[in-house]
Amino acid sequence: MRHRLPKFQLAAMAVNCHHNYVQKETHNGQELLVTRKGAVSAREGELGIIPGSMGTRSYIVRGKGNAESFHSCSHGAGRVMSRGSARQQITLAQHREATAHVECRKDSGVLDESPAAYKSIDDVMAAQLDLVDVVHTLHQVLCVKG
Ligand SMILES: Nc1nc2c(ncn2[C@@H]2O[C@H](COP(=O)(O)O)[C@@H](O)[C@H]2O)c(=O)[nH]1
Ligand SMILES: [Mn+2]
Repeated sequence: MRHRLPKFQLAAMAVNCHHNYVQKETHNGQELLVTRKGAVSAREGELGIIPGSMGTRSYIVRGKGNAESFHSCSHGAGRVMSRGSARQQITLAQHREATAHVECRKDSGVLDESPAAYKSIDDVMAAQLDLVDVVHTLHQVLCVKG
């Protein structure tokens, strides 16, 4: 696919946003080891990405620096089903319907990441209005999985 796409160019900025790590930070005057697992840093003004699922929207967000969340927000919608349950419960027909509008894999190998395996990204965004502002809403068109 790489040769079919235009060469990647960094025009203005890249959103660089890792989500499973521990680092030393100072909060309320205390030096702490902060673990962000399925969470990203959301310092005031900092850009982040909150992905939905193969079938839903994703968001580019700007952190509000909320001290109560140690300047963090969610890294994504998060799961409602384990990978194992998703493989057992979600049918290929359901997966194909949920991703009908997206160019993506439609085989049983991706059932564990089918949209129904994740929480509603709308609910998750509504629950963190005090942590981030939405800068851009990205609509899923193509999803590439290895
Ligand atoms: N836009 C997409 N978002 C996705 C997809 N698969 C998962 N997700 C979301 O990302 C987070 C984090 O996923 P992880 O695999 O790094 O743990 C997850 O909570 C979902 O909300 C996808 O194909 N496209
Ligand atoms: Mn991950």
